[in-house]
Amino acid sequence: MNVIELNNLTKMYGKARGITEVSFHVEEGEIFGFIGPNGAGKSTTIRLLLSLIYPTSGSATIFGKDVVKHAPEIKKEIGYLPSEVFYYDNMKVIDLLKYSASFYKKDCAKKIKELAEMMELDLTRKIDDLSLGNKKKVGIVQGLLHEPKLIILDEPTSGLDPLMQQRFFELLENENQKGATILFSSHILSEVQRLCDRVAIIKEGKIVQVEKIRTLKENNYKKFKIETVSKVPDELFSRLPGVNQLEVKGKTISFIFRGNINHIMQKIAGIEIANLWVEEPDLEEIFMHFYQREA
Ligand SMILES: Nc1ncnc2c1ncn2[C@@H]1O[C@H](COP(=O)(O)OP(=O)(O)OP(=O)(O)O)[C@@H](O)[C@H]1O
Repeated sequence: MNVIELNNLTKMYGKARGITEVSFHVEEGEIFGFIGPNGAGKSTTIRLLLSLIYPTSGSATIFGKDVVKHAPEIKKEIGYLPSEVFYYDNMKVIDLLKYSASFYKKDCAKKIKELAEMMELDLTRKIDDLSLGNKKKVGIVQGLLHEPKLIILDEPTSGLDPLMQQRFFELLENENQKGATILFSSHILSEVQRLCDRVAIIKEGKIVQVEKIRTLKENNYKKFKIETVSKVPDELFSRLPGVNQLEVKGKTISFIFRGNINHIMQKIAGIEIANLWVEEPDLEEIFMHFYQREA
């Protein structure tokens, strides 16, 4: 079953582009990454899904229900962590969380305690006295305390130190194993790579690609670094189809390749090499390829 489905979802802010004809789906039990640079349209897409803003055209469903028509009932099953959190600073953390929990028809006390312990959040402190990272933790507990079936995270790790990021990912993996579906928006590729099953790449309001992380990483691309004994002409590899991000520095040639690897090997066989590395590129390098190709 698809937990989220977007069909040609478009949002214009007056004449300015928000997102254009965005379509993708998220299956039940997936951790789905949503990546793109600042201004690409991630927050706009998420706000549309939560019915905080309304589409100009197109539609979206969550749990098979139209997000505009059924917003109140859908929202009960969603945990949302916005990119920036704002609070009434005078409250104690526990009071804010109890207040948040009061919107749901279940006892969330045990879950609040469990999440706070995992994230090392002191529930007795005043929000006013918390660091940015600790305020973020409050947002995390607030978003997850009702054990939602769908968790939507908009750039969730900003402000968390690396140890807490790690803890947070473990927490998300836990919730995912218990059955929660997760939509994770980020511009940090390494975290998407670490956590997600599939990813949609958005650029200037349009989806560039939807792909399995594994496919992106392993199947299609190879990263070559070749050290030659004597300098070879720059054109040797630049004319080969599938060669991207070619860099020639003296006798060192590096590039990302997509295609039949034998074509590269035949070229290499014709020159004298001192050393050769063939590696899996990381997502950042693959991502660069998409952006350059589409530019
Ligand atoms: N309220 C608004 N009024 C006008 N334009 C807006 C508004 N909100 C967003 N936009 C524009 O819509 C586009 C998409 O922005 P959006 O915030 O969705 O991107 P994003 O990928 O979430 O980036 P960021 O990480 O910077 O928030 C941008 O060009 C942005 O300037």
